[in-house]
Amino acid sequence: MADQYLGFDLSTQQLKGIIVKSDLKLLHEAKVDFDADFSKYGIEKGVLTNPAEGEVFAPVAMWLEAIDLVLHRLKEQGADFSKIRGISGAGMQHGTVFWSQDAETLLGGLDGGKTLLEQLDGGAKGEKKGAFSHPFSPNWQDASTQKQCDKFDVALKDPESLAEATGSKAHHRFSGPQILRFHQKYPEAYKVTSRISLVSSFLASIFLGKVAPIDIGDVCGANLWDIKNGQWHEDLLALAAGDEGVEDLKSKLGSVPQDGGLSFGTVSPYFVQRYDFSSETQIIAFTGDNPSTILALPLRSSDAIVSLGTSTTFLMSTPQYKPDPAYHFFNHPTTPGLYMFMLCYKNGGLAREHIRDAINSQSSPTSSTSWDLFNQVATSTPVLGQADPKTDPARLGLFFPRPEIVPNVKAGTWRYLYSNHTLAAVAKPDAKSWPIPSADARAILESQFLSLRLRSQALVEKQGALPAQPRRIYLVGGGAVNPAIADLAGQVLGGADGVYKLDIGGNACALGAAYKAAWGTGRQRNETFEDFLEKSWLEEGFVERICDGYREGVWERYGDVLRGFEELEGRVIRESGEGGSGVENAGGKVEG
Ligand SMILES: Nc1ncnc2c1ncn2[C@@H]1O[C@H](COP(=O)(O)OP(=O)(O)O)[C@@H](O)[C@H]1O
Ligand SMILES: O=C(CO)[C@@H](O)[C@H](O)COP(=O)(O)O
Repeated sequence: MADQYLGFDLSTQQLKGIIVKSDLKLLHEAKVDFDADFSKYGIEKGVLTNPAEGEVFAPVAMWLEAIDLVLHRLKEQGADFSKIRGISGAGMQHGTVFWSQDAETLLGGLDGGKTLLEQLDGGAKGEKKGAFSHPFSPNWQDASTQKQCDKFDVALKDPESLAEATGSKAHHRFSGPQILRFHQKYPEAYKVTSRISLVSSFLASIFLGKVAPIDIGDVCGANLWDIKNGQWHEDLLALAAGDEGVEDLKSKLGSVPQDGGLSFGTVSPYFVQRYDFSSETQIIAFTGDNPSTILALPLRSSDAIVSLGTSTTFLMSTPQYKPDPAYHFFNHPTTPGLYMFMLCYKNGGLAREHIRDAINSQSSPTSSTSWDLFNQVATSTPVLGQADPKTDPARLGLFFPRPEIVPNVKAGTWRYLYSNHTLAAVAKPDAKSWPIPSADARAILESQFLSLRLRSQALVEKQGALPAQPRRIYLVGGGAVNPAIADLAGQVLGGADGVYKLDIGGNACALGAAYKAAWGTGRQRNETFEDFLEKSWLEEGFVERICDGYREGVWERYGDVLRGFEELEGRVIRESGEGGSGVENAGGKVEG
């Protein structure tokens, strides 16, 4: 019986595919790890960089190879694709793929006897007809568009007005500023671009066999979509389109269906011939990786997801649209009237890895990627590095090996001591003031979670007798398996009901995509995604409580240093900020 659903996650370092049954239980999962499987592309952590211009980008050809490989791996595990009724997926947000004039013909005529790479890639030197007008997709870590962002931020008056209209102020990685820069840097390639996809709609296009529409949730990561009016914002399109004009850019971007569960049609014959998919398999709108992640769980009011992937993101689902230049609002990927609140940090997993590696190399000359020592050091260091909270100052740091988004500052590391409401830079860290690298392990986790707490406190509510804080914290992404990170998340952020992770295996983002495929394909008339998920959700089997969230006394100590943390960010912005005023960039507000 055909009752299985396939979900993908095309993110920075991997392509993951998972199959669930209609009861939402996991059947198969497989992944392609870009660095391990495709080192021939010269990538590191999934991307190529041009530091002179702050560019970060990924080869589209690598993703084509990854699609064939992940399907091959699923098949090796026993997946029977003829049972798949629906496919959906998620892509890292903001990245754009530029299709050539030949794209539709090539996509529509794929031969199941050959690979996607053989048929769609134009070769390293463009020696044959290919489906792309540019071989690379700008990555969300790209920081090359400050000039373009400055234009976007004033296009509707100021960053507040841009955030009000599109859900976000201008950000380097957002597709609008990226398209404007692409247009300016590669005018010839822009001219011969027939369509522009996001990473999510690129992946959908491959499975559909024609260029697929951009999704209603993911479109909000472009600074081009007028959220309230549900349409492209003409003034912002005009800015990104330049001489070619609004209509030209509109036709490149295509129309955006309002329904996130819409079927775009059936799977491309390529997948029927090559992998035995049924020709009836439906392709349901693919969304961004963060919007897809919030579909992996029935999120309640004051619940928060912390996604610990390459980026760290903090996600909530809310009926309130309260945009602010400090954070992001997106359309909810399935449910009109709901929004996704998001904070996104560039220095997530890789910044933690830097400190892990420094700690490991101090104890042993051979390189190890084990987290054991990092965890041991982080949990054995006292709260805020204060052996005696009455006499010792609190250690507060910022650790940004790459330019950061929140706050918008250049790369750097800052270590400060905070006592009596006063901050002092640690000029010469020593074994007492700040032993490096050991004290950094706890300090980076505290710093990352303090930043989340500072910026999300207006969105959480009182929990019974406890002060306003999240009800539950759900950890997802690669770092969610780490018990020390979970422990620190609870200590700093709270969580009246505890810190949880998914217990279904798989990966939340791909799982959310598979659930969306199941809902979009099989939904009853007017059945909302929330009703659909609730119907099959098994709390016991699907999530696992990792540890307590709120700990009396500890949570309050972190509250006491929030003001100092905010001041530290303000200083760093004044010293190393990128555009905008310091206050706007800092973005959090200490309450009370
Ligand atoms: N045991 C662990 N402890 C902490 N972090 C981990 C652990 N295992 C994996 N990670 C982190 O997970 C990150 C990858 O997460 P993932 O969600 O798969 O990334 P992405 O979706 O961005 O490709 C890595 O950068 C690594 O730092
Ligand atoms: O830029 C953002 C969100 O705005 C990132 O969260 C990307 O969506 C990529 O995430 P991961 O590769 O870390 O999953």
